[in-house]
Amino acid sequence: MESCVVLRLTNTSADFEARFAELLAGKREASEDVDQIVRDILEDVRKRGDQAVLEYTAKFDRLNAVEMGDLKVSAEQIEAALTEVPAETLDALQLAHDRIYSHHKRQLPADDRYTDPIGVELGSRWTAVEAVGVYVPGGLASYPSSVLMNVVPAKVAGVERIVMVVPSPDDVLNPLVLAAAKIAGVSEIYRIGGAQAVAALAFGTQTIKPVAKIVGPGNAFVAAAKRRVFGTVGIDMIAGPSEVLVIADKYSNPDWIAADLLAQAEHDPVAQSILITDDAELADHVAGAVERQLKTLPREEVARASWQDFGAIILVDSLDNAMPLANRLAPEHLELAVEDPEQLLDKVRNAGAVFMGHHTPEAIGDYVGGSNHVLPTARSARFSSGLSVLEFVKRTSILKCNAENLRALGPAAIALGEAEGLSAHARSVSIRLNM
Ligand SMILES: NC(=O)c1ccc[n+]([C@@H]2O[C@H](COP(=O)([O-])OP(=O)(O)OC[C@H]3O[C@@H](n4cnc5c(N)ncnc54)[C@H](O)[C@@H]3O)[C@@H](O)[C@H]2O)c1
Ligand SMILES: N[C@H](CO)Cc1c[nH]c[nH+]1
Ligand SMILES: [Zn+2]
Repeated sequence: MESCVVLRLTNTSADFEARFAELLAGKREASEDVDQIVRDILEDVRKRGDQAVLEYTAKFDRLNAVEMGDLKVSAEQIEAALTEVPAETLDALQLAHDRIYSHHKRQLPADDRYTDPIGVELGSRWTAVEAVGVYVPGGLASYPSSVLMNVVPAKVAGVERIVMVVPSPDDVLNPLVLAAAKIAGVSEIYRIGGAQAVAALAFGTQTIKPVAKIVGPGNAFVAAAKRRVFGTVGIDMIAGPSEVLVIADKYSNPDWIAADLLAQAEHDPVAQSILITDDAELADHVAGAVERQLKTLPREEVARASWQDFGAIILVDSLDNAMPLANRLAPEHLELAVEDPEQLLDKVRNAGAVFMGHHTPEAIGDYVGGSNHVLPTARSARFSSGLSVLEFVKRTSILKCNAENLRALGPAAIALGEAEGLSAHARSVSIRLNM
């Protein structure tokens, strides 16, 4: 067997449940330390505004700006960035944009209005969130694709003001991030990141007007900050450090599976990549392939740390036992690298996104598939979904009664108002019925 540093579990072994439970508990999410740091930053930005943002940006991104205006990206800077991007990369970005746009167009909900059997009119009206803050990560890597994934659905929904924040550590910002912002149609861009950026968007500062909702992925600090500002603003979900779970059968190519596992591992030292297979030989080959491929990656250190600390290979006696484990892990990405993925798909309950068969690597979904790559992590796929147009709209219900309807429904409303001890409620109906 080739060397393997990763955790290996066999679902038939006596200690499996205990070890799987450890895997579920993880330790990748915001620790108390992170949460405490974030709490202090949020409070500081809320009190001191721009000045606090400038100081944290100097501290964490090593970027010394004199004033917030220096961190606001100008139209000239965006135009200049466009000229720096090779034409073929711009074409790829445009292709990604167009595919994301057409897929998300299908998600727009329709207004509804109908008359029920007693003549009462009911309905729903959808309106866009007015101002949205989009967090684009930029600490360890830059994410032009995340600009599109966040902004395109907001545009489709009709959001008027889209404020993008993206850190530019050491004053470096990938021009492709600005090109993507231009293509997608962002209104304002600030080169700030982490909890201080989330705070600026949520509470507002002297320079940045607050938004109503903050969306987008980020590291543990960003995820913790979004959790904490929820209530002051809306948030989409907790889209933290990336995860993939690959379920592979004996027909899988171990080199392909290893590449897929490392595609998540290279995101973050606390990213997580897990393989579940019923084929011991495949498990060994994948472990070996991971070791070989790791050495070829420019981001070897990040990927190795992730694989070593949070990676796992789980050997199951039958693939039938893979899906219950997958549903408990509730991964951000689930690859079904098997001959008949449709048959497994029926059993998927908890997953941010599913990638079907041997020829749908998750990386296609990251960029050009058309579906959204901002997805719930840390088991939150048990109760939330990936980013979509629905995150940028809200539904208002509509009710319309005429006098006749009120006569029909009023007595029951009066009875319930009185039963709750709320006599003003009862009166507001009875007064119209001359009761
Ligand atoms: N789930 C998804 O949909 C999705 C999509 C893309 C990326 N991601 C994830 O986004 C993350 C990006 O992380 P990143 O770090 O590259 O960029 P980031 O922009 O999320 O974080 C960088 C910021 O973190 C803050 N920070 C760093 N160290 C800090 C410290 N010690 N104290 C306080 N603040 C600190 C800084 O303000 C810095 O600007 C990765 O985990 C990646 O896996 C997730
Ligand atoms: N896999 C990430 C979501 O977890 C998204 C991404 C952006 N660029 C590359 N990958
Ligand atoms: Zn990715």
